[in-house]
Amino acid sequence: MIAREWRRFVNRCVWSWAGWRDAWTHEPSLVFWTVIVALSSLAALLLPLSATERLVILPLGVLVLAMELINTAVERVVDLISRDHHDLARRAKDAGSAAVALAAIAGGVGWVVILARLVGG
Ligand SMILES: Nc1ncnc2c1ncn2[C@@H]1O[C@H](COP(=O)(O)OP(=O)(O)OP(=O)(O)O)[C@@H](O)[C@H]1O
Repeated sequence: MIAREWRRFVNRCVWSWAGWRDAWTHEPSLVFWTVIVALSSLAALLLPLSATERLVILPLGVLVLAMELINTAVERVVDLISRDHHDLARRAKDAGSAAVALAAIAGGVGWVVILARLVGG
């Protein structure tokens, strides 16, 4: 029982890593967001932020990357079903794109509020 669950857990780790590597190789937008999130995380660690502020910025960065991976999954499933131009395909892909945008906006708003506090003293 424990051995089987452990094997499943290890498999999930292997498949997740494969998924990340594949998306990294084929999705320039994932590379773009990873660079942005790395810079944002570095700034959050270097600037004099409170623990709460870091607890907002750091997970929001991870959320952006998670949304980008889900968006990639949606795009691939849509392309697998058909590469024909279709209104539903457009709406599915646009919804995935909007999910990434919303997470990024949440991170941006977090930074605006924190920077306003830093500049305001
Ligand atoms: N089969 C389709 N039918 C209709 N519109 C489509 C179709 N495929 C893509 N689109 C439109 O083109 C946009 C970009 O789709 P594409 O698959 O090229 O994503 P992408 O450029 O890889 O996006 P991202 O940068 O978010 O990864 C979609 O959001 C959608 O509006």
